[in-house]
Amino acid sequence: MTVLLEQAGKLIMEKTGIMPEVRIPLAESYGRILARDLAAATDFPPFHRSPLDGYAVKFADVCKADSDRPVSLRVVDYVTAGNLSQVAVRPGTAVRIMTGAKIPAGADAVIRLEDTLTEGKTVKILTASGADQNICRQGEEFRQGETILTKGAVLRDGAMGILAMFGQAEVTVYQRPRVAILATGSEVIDVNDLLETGKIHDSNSYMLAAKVREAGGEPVLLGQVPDVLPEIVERLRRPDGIDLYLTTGGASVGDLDLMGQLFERLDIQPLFTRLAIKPGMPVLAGCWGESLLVALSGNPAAAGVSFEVLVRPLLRKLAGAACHERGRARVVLSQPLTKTGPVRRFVWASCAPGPDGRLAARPLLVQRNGMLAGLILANALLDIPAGSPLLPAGTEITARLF
Ligand SMILES: Nc1nc2c(c(=O)[nH]1)N[C@H]1C(S)=C(S)[C@@H](COP(=O)(O)OP(=O)(O)OC[C@H]3O[C@@H](n4cnc5c(N)ncnc54)[C@H](O)[C@@H]3O)O[C@H]1N2
Ligand code: MOO
Repeated sequence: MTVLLEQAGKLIMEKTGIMPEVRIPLAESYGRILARDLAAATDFPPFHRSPLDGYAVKFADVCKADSDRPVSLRVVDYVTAGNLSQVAVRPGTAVRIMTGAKIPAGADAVIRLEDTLTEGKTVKILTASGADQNICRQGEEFRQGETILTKGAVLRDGAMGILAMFGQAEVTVYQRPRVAILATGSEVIDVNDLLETGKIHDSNSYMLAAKVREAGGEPVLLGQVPDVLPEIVERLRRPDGIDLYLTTGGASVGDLDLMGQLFERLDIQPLFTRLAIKPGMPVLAGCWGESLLVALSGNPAAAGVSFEVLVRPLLRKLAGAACHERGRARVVLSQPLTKTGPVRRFVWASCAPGPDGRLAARPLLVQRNGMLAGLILANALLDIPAGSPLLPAGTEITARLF
């Protein structure tokens, strides 16, 4: 049965759970998905500290200083970052301080070095303007107990830095879903095998493995099998611990398009058998035990599009990500688009800021459905609504950006 993309998404999302948690070293957590909220264990900064190299002073002592009438203070200590001043700042005194050091007791302002003249044990303050602002207050960035990261966040530079800031040497993330990828088709051979006439190398497995990795999964390549049902079944049954099965090929109406029979043989009730999109129309999906099995088209570009719009959101959910979808933006066609029609269509495109500052999309129309070439330059997927007429340059449309 043919379903709209939204219906298909809903049907498979309903069948998708979230992976169990695992604790891993922070250093290995790039790209992983946080499984627990993180609350600040302490204030940050954990103490009042100096943002400048200069002198810690009492503001009342120096507030009237200017270069004609500098204020002289006795320098009573010297404090570097990581060390503490042994002496409190009292009226008439100053402590020389370096960036990052704790503000000494008694001080409520820092004069930057450029606004001072040091003469032995005395410092002359030439101006105090803004000096009371020259303190990074304890807790000004984060308050103890405040929620800083929420589960489902993807760990990248900022989040990893913040986890380290709070001393989290290990982090609780979701296990990566293991995604089996099987290429079916008697014409497809492994990348290591020598090409013979009539055969092609399996590109789908590698393209999909890259997409799985990008989406937060761990690809498990099951290789290639000919269009022979028992061989397909045997290969799919080989690995343990698979959270999602993907196949390519044999999903259409040809004599050797075996995916319908595969579903029957494995006793899988299909949730749907075709999507109302182009390319990427042939897609069967159903539950195989605890996991989902999604049979994608053999056409590389069709498999790529179905993955992007259907499988990727489900994989993001399975992986525990809070956000399942790509970012979307309205973009302007920089060339006319003739590939329109009664069915919703997705077109790879290259987007860059145009002369008017808006994002201009250049459709990569080298593609027939089987062609991967468009993917090389693509950084967006244009979403052309069903029933669109020919779209002239300048038309605004929605794009998924990546
Ligand atoms: N009579 C009809 N024929 C076709 C229809 C149709 O509606 N009626 N739909 C066409 C469309 S659209 C598509 S898309 C394809 C889908 O067919 P399958 O999903 O069954 O895929 P295959 O036939 O197995 O392969 C299609 C194409 O892709 C090549 N291929 C397959 N696997 C790989 C791989 N791992 N790496 C690289 N290339 C691969 C394969 O050799 C074929 O050329 O059906 C149309 N036909
Ligand atoms: O349905 Mo095919 O997937 O248009 O390319």
